Amino acid sequence: MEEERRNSNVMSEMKHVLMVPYPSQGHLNPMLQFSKRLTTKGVRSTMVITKFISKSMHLHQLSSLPTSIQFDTISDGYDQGGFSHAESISSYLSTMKAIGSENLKELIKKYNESSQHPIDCIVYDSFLTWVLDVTKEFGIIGATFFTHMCAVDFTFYCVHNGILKVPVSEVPICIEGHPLLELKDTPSFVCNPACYPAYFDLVMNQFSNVHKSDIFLVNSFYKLEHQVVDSMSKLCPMLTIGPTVPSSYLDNAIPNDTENNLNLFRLELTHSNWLNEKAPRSVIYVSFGSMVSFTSEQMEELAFGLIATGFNFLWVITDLEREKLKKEIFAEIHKDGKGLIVNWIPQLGVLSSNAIGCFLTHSGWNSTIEALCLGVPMVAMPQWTDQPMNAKYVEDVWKVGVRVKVDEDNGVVRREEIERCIRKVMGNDHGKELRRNADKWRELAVEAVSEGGTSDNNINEFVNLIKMRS
Ligand SMILES: O=c1ccn([C@@H]2O[C@H](COP(=O)(O)OP(=O)(O)O[C@H]3O[C@H](CO)[C@@H](O)[C@H](O)[C@H]3O)[C@@H](O)[C@H]2O)c(=O)[nH]1
Repeated sequence: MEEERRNSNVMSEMKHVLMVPYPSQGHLNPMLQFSKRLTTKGVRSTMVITKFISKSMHLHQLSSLPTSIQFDTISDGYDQGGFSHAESISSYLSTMKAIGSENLKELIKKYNESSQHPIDCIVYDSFLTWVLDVTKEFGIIGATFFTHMCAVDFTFYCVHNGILKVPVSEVPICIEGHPLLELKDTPSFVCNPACYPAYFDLVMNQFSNVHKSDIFLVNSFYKLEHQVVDSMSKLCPMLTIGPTVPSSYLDNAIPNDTENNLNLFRLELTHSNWLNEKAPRSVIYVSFGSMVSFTSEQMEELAFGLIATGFNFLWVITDLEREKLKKEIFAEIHKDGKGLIVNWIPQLGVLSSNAIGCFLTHSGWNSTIEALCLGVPMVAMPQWTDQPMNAKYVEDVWKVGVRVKVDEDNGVVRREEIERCIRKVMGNDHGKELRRNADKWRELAVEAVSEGGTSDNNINEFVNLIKMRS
């Protein structure tokens, strides 16, 4: 009885942070992982997700989530279909801003009026600038959470502030803290702003009200990109708090924390036996995240490129994308048991298997940092947004992978090129060096989040600020 009372006092004394992620897979995962990290510092978190996300998500290993993490919902105006029911990304974002702001205010009032868990701080995804405006209306501490790596954030920051003019007229591009960049190394919105005007506005808008923010958190770790973190910090002081990867693969600070728990796709767990039977470093893991959509031609080139390597491969193709592969190609993939196609799998578990020798990826930031943390070398096949810059760092800065070359005539990556890059990574010449480097980054990632590491110290600084100012 006495112990129960003490525990409930401790819970009510805990600082309470609302986490407001952008509603997509690649943004939900790191924020939930960051919430888990905060629990180790005695902070309670509520993840504020949209009603549609809440209805459509598939939860995985939810019992492993610390009890001090809760979920609550707000409407984005599209409760039945989310973003896919909106006319355009611009109309989705403006509706979300209008309806989300009102709903968020109600939510804050609900918590503040209950004596138990008033809100001490709001961490919001940098894409959702309206959350910061609401936060400040209530006089609450606001922390901006940058989901991309710092190099990408700084590039957008430079464009937003006129330090880098777009369209870029001169190459190589020279930005403090970065290596020299060709156009193909910049985020797609920088290299071709006219191509995705709504997304260009979204990433530029991130900085429109940052002067109101109390703290800037970035989903990366210091040694991974210290030059660019230092450069950006002269203008906007960044606290690296990553990698936001389940702690079982890093410092084991959170019991049973092995996976990202929220999945927006149907999980398929049929791969375990197949993978367990495979020899060490004999499997290529292939996934292009949650947003990439290829042409049928590109899918076919991928399939035949993978088959030609002769290696085993585990390929994530969501139900929606599957119809792009002809039946005969499916049959060819499964013919000798070397290929397996799945809808969506717990990616961390797969990357940590010693059967995996290489990750063929679109170079989304989460996939990239997860591979770095698990010491898996990559073949980078970037498509858009931050991915080209992530791929540049993978190949030329961290030296943990090889980037495919795109056929100049039609933008397709040919099967021979896919095969060439995979052989390079899986092989013993260049491959050995890539694996050595991958192991080095893995160790540095563990060091960053372990007690006294740069990210651990930065998280302490963040928590101390909440304690002092709330
Ligand atoms: O079968 C799968 C495939 C993926 N994942 C997870 O899904 C996430 C995918 O994230 P990411 O690699 O960043 O790709 P996207 O979902 O495509 O993310 C979008 O959002 C990111 C953050 O803005 C950007 O870096 C990407 O370029 C953009 O495509 C990762 O955590 C993976 O572990 C699974 O759990 N199972």
